[in-house]
Amino acid sequence: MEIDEAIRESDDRRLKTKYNNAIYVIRRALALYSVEEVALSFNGGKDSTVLLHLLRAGYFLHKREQSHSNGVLTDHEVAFPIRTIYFESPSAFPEINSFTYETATTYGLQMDIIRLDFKSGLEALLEAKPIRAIFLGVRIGDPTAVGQEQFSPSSPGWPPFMRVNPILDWSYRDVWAFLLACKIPYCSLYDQGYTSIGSVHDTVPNALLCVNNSSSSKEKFRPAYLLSDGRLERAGRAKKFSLPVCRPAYPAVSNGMISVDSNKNSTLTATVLGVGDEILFGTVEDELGPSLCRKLHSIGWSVSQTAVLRNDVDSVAEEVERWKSTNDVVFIYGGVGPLHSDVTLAGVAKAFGVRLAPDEEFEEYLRHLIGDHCTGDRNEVICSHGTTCYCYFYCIHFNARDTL
Ligand SMILES: Cc1cc2nc3c(=O)[nH]c(=O)nc-3n(C[C@H](O)[C@H](O)[C@H](O)COP(=O)(O)O)c2cc1C
Ligand SMILES: Nc1ncnc2c1ncn2[C@@H]1O[C@H](COP(=O)(O)OP(=O)(O)OP(=O)(O)O)[C@@H](O)[C@H]1O
Repeated sequence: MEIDEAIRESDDRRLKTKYNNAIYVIRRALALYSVEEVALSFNGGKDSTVLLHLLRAGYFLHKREQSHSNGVLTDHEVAFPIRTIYFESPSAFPEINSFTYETATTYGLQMDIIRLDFKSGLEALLEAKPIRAIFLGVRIGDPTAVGQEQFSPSSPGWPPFMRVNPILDWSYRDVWAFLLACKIPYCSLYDQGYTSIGSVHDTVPNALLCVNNSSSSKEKFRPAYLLSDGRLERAGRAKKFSLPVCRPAYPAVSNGMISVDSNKNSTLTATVLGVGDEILFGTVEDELGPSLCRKLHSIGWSVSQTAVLRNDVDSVAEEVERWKSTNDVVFIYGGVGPLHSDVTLAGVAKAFGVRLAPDEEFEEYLRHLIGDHCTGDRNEVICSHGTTCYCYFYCIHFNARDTL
């Protein structure tokens, strides 16, 4: 099986681990459900392309084990029988549609094209077919991944099925490492600078991949796999802001970058929160809060609220919850160290209803940057991908004598 062989031949240890874990999840699902009871949700995007090939490999290994043939099965003997579903939307990119159809032909996929919204389409599908589990290419960091595990029952109000997410813990870089190591064909838009693809109405190439070319009026973009910071993969997707009605028109999104039109009276408002008993009790002077306020005022922002909070998860959660929907940005500082009393991350996570998870890729980058100076505490990231905001927190701990 070409995928399994390519991974075995690769010397990327991280990729091997991610692959093995994903294959384990797939094989568990195939042991729990019959082939008729599972489906692959495929939309021609990079994540579902990874998933398709993992599923092909997982199914091959599952079949080989069942037939006790110890590797003598060939790819041709193992057709891929898993039902594939594609929700085709009128606003999908033509390149996505053609890639999806071509892939179905190449790998002999039995593809059901569904032209309904997700929920109604799944209701109709489950009425007609005995589907009990659906494989998805959802990854931590996707807005829809919040609260999901590798096996997550569908949400209340949705038809009942198990969502199986074998690549939930894969990073952007893992996705590209896999596609490139296994030489897997992918949708051509990714070579034109698109890094995550929604509809034609809300997706543009990622500005971070733009190549400055003064000789041509047409912007050029580097391929998606060259995006160095995978956390910015959705920078080409328009964000859905929900702003209070009295707010001036929000700056337009173009290429994923927000530009504030200085001619419009678009003052941004911020809340500044400090966390720490030591500031509250006056044993440490708070220099950061006042200097941040001065800085914000100097660039035309309005600070609507400042407060110093106790080292208490609920106090932090309550204040963040209170200000996050009425302000453009909530700044929070203090309490991000490794001690039990450092509760800021937990408080923010609670305010957004998400859990903390380590960001392995960023940790690796910091270790590379800092090397021996790093004391070994884990960096943590909060991925809070509601419709209105993203929060990332990192903490690095240095020995007192170290400087950057
Ligand atoms: C097969 C499948 C199953 C889904 N199951 C659920 C679900 O159980 N609960 C839910 O809220 N959304 C579910 N969704 C919807 C997705 O979470 C999400 O809204 C969708 O992928 C659109 O993402 P986008 O806005 O990034 O395009 C499902 C979507 C698909 C394709
Ligand atoms: N229109 C659709 N039809 C079928 N499955 C879909 C559809 N939209 C989303 N999905 C499922 O949800 C998963 C997550 O979607 P998402 O858009 O995050 O990833 P992707 O499209 O594979 O890659 P990208 O982030 O580059 O667009 C997909 O991998 C796929 O399993």
